[in-house]
Amino acid sequence: MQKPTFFPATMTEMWATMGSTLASFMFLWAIIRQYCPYELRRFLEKYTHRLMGFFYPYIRISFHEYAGDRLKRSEAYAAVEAYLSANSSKSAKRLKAEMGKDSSNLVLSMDEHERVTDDFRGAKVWWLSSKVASAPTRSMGYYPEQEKRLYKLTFHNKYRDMITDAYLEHVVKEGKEIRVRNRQRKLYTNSPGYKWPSYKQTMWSHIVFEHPATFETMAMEPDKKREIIEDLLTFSKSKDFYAKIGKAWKRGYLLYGPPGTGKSTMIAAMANLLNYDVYDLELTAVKDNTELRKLLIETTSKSIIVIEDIDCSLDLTGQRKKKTEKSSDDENEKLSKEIAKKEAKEEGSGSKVTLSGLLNFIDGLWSACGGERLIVFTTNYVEKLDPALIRRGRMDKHIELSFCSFEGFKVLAKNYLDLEMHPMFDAVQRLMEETKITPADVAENLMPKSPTDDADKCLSSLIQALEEAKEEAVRNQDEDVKETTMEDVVESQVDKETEKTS
Ligand SMILES: Nc1ncnc2c1ncn2[C@@H]1O[C@H](COP(=O)(O)OP(=O)(O)OP(=O)(O)O)[C@@H](O)[C@H]1O
Ligand SMILES: [Mg+2]
Repeated sequence: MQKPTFFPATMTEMWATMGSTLASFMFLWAIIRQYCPYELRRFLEKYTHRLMGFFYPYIRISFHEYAGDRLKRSEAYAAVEAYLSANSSKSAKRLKAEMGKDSSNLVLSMDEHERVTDDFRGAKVWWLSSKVASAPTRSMGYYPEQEKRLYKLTFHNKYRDMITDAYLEHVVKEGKEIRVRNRQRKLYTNSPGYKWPSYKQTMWSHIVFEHPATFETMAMEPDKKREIIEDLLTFSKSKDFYAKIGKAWKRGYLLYGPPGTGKSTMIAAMANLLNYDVYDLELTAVKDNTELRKLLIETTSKSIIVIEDIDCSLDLTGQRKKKTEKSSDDENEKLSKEIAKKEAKEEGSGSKVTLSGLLNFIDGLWSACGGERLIVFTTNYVEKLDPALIRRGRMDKHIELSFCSFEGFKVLAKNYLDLEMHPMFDAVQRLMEETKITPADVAENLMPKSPTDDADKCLSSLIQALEEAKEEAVRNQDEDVKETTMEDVVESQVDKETEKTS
C-alpha cells in the first residue's frame, strides 16, 4: 500500500520554494532600494500599486486626525474614534482608557495598531488604527519627529456604494451622538506659556467645567430670566434658520452692570443650560491679531467664548479715534507709536491686539467656522466701550444685570435658607425699595456663618446691611449736595468779580 507521503512532501517543497523566492525577492528589493535612484523607485512603487489594484479587490479609506493644513482636528476622525470606542471595546485586545462624563466612568477606545471588524447589512469591514511618522521640520529650527494618527477602513469592492454612502453616514452620525453623550464639558483658557509650535499642541488649555450655577438659582426678575432662557434655547435650535438668512450661526451677548450682580454667574448658567463648553479668553495674554484668529479657529462648536471685563482687557476704547488723528500727522504717528510701545513694555503685557482685530474676531470671515457659538462680553462700564464693538450684529443682546430686587431676594432666600415666606420679608422689601444692594451682598448675608445660624439670624443680618447701605447713601447724597452748593457759591462769586472788572 502506498504511504500518504505525497502531499506533505509536495507541500514542504512548495513552502521551501516559496520561501526562497520570497527571500530572493526581498533581497532584490533591498538592492533596488539602496542603489536605484529615488525617481525610479517612486516610479516602480507607483506601478506596483496600480498593478496590485487590478488583482486586489479591497478598497481602503483613511481618516487622518489632522487633515489639510492641520489647523483643526478633523471632525471625521473624532467621529470615527467615538464610533469605534463604543463598538471596539468588545472585540479589540488593546484599548486606551480615558475619563468620561462627570469623571465617573471610563471610556475605552482602540489603541494604536489595533484592528477590529464591523458588520453592516451583511458586509464585513475592517478598521485599523495606525500612526505614521512624518519627517522632522527643519525650516524654522528643529522640531522633533511628529506622529500623525489615522484610522484605515478596508472593505470589499463589491460593497463600495453601500459603504461610502450608508455605512459612513451611519458611522459619523452615531459617532457624533456618542461624543455628545460622553462629553465632559470643559473650561478652556488661552495659556500665555504657549510657545511650542508643534501642530499637535492647541493654544487652549482646559479643565473640566463644573460650575453649579443655573438660571433657577439666579436672582433676577422672572420675566427677564424667562426672556433670556427663551432667547438662548431658540438660538441653539436655529441652525436651519441661520442658514436660510445667510448668517453665521453665532450670537453675541453683552452683560453689563456693577460688580457682584451676577455676570460671571450668568455665563456659567448659560453653559449649563445649553450644555456648551466655555472658552475664557484672556485678551492681554494674546500676542497679536494673528494669534487671536488662531485661538478662534481652535474653538469648537457648542461653546461660549467669554471675554470678561472687556473695558479693562485692552485699551480698545479710543483706538479708532487715535487712528484718525494719527493719519493727519506723521510726526505725531511716530510719537504715539513710541508711547504705545513704552506703555506696552511697562505693562508687561506686550499684547498687540487691536480693536479692528477684535472686531474681525467677532464677526469677520473666520468667525463663521465651526458654528453654534455664543460670544459673551462682560463689563462694569458699558459707556466706556467703542460703539462699534457693541453694535447689534456683534453684540446682539445687551443684558443689564443690576442691583437686587425683592423678586431676586426671594430666589436667594429660597436657595440659601429654604424659605418662601417669613415675617421679616416685609422689612426686607421696604428697605430694598429704598436702597441699592448687589445680589452678591445679599447672598453673603444670607449665608449661614456657623452651624447655629438660623433663618432669623441671616435675615436680621441682611436687614442690618440694608440699613447701613441706606445710611451711607443718605450721607453720600448730603456730601454731594454740599459739594454742588459750594461749587455754585464759588461760581457766582467769580461771575460777580468778572462783572465788576468789566
Ligand atoms: N444674580 C445673582 N443670582 C445669584 N447669585 C448671585 C447673583 N449675582 C451675584 N451672585 C453671587 O455673588 C457672587 C459674585 O457674582 P459674580 O461673580 O457673578 O459677579 P459679577 O457680576 O461677575 O462681578 P464682577 O463684575 O466683579 O466680575 C457669586 O458667587 C454669586 O453667588
Ligand atoms: Mg465677573
